[in-house]
Amino acid sequence: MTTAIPRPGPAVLVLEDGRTFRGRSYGAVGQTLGEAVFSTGMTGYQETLTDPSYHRQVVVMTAPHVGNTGVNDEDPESGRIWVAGYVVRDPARISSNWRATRTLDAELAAQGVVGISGIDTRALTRHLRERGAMRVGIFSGDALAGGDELLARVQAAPAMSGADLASEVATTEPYTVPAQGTRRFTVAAVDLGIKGMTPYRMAERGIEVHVLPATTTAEEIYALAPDGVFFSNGPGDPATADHAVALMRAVLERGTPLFGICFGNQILGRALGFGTYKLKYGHRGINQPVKDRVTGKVEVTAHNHGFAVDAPLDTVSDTPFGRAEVSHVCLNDNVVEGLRLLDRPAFSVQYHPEAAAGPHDAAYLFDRFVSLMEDQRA
Ligand SMILES: NC(=O)CC[C@H](N)C(=O)O
Repeated sequence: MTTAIPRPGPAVLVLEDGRTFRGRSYGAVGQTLGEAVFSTGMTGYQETLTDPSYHRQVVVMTAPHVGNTGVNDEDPESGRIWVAGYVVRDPARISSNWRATRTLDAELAAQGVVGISGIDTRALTRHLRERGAMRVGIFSGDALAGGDELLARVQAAPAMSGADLASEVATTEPYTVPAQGTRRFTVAAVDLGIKGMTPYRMAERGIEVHVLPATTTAEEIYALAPDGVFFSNGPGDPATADHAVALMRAVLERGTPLFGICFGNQILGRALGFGTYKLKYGHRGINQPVKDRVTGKVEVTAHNHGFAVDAPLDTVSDTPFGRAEVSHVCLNDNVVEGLRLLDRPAFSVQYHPEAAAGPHDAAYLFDRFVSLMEDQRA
């Protein structure tokens, strides 16, 4: 597919500390506000854009050239784009891929996502790395007329710390993803912003997945007589997720096999009595090295998190649910990337073993979940 993109009008990106970048409009024209974060993924922009965990975040791509393969109907991780805004250095002027049905620019515009291109994304990324993730606004078209008032608009936007967002992105109705082949297990998956690939990774292992709203109760979970319970990824500050923490404690109490991903890992941390904190600029990309301390193996993994669990790295902790330890760490900065209980069948990781977009090094974690359910049955 080849579509020429006409030269777009001016746009400006304003950070909450006053730093400003001038570029061209990309996607929808107008105004957007959010938290500025950067992703180092060289590929997989469709998966990034549609990951519900990016709700309220303006994503800066460090890869300089974005949009080459256009947009297809197979790669989205949910039914819409969730990023609040999109920042690229050099958008592809044509898209070319056998699966593409439209350009990225047109898709952003159709979904009302305001973006900016043609700015120095290296300078912006270094600024965020040095000063930390912060609020940002992108303005184009009529919104540019705001002049000096634009900075005040950015500074008045809600911060990510203290944001309770899971219920804004999660399903409101339960739905089922059938097992592929023979059904071996039933899992209740609490949707805090689940990515589409996650139930699929379970379904291909013979699991029937019942995806439940974030507001679900323990009674609703156990009405399904599940072999395991899963807690998904999701947007916002884990310190606000009190309902999910209470729900997870009910599951731990009963000793049902439990697996959590990303937000789910932070919920497990809190359920065990650990704190969570905001990282300076977070981990986002598909090239983060993580060590599995159980096997000693290093895996290259997909990340998207701005918060982390505060748990001791080198001691086994006594928790209300028995002994717990940090099972995975990020080799870039020693951030906690996984937790496991030693006396109950429960574990979680801070990163994305469903690997959309790639790499697939961490797929073994879904097999670990299956093993826990097998052991429980034996
Ligand atoms: N992908 C996720 O689940 C992100 C979890 C949480 N919102 C964070 O930013 O750390």
